[in-house]
Amino acid sequence: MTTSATNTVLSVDQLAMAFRQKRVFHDLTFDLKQGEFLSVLGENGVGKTTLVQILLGQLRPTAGSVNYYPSRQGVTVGYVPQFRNVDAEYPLTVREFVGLALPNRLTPWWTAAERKQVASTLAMTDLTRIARTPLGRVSGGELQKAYLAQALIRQPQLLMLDESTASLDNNMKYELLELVKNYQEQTNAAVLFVTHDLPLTKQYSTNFLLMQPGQYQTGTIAELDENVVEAAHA
Ligand SMILES: Nc1ncnc2c1ncn2[C@@H]1O[C@H](COP(=O)(O)OP(=O)(O)OP(=O)(O)O)[C@@H](O)[C@H]1O
Repeated sequence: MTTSATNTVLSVDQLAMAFRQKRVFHDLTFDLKQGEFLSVLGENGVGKTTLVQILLGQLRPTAGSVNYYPSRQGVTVGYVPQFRNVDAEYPLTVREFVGLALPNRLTPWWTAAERKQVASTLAMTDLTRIARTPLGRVSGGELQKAYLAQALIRQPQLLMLDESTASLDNNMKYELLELVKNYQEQTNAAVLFVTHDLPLTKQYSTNFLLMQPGQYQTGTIAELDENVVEAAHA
């Protein structure tokens, strides 16, 4: 596929994936542009995480292509994983954890510019107050904000969140997505959000990709048929 639009960040063309004989999806085609917020919906096991892994280059698709514009190296990608617990004895503070995504990784080697970058990212994600708290001692919502901060510190043009809000309480989900929205408004980044949460999708997305066994639908959020999504998630 040729993509002439200059603001396209990512285009996926006739993508297919199978594990041995098990076909997960096929013929998947969509674009993601700057400033778009794409929610990826679909029932358990339909292939959402597999898609994210392919986009991140962690898995090789069976067929089709993934193109970044202007190039894979030219697009900084931030990734926020599914919620996972961190051991209470985890050795790093919130601030140190967030800085792991910097080129110099560890505190003693941070440059003055990197220190500033850490401070401003902590401020942007509302973590300054607990910057020096060990990561193993923070709440679930704060932990997920720390993962978001780690993804944002390199100022990605594309931010991917894989069910990152799934185990948060309702207030915390909205708080996290408000931070994403603020970042997006400041930078015009593209966002790809894997979720089962229809109210969140409707509030924050511009576009959707609904994956169903053997088929998929895409469109603007106004075109999303809630009944179809609810049936797919039932
Ligand atoms: N490494 C693998 N080897 C074999 N099968 C796999 C592998 N990874 C995923 N699968 C299978 O591929 C299918 C898609 O899995 P995937 O995790 O992408 O679904 P999902 O839509 O993200 O599901 P959920 O909403 O439950 O997270 C599932 O049937 C899964 O068992």
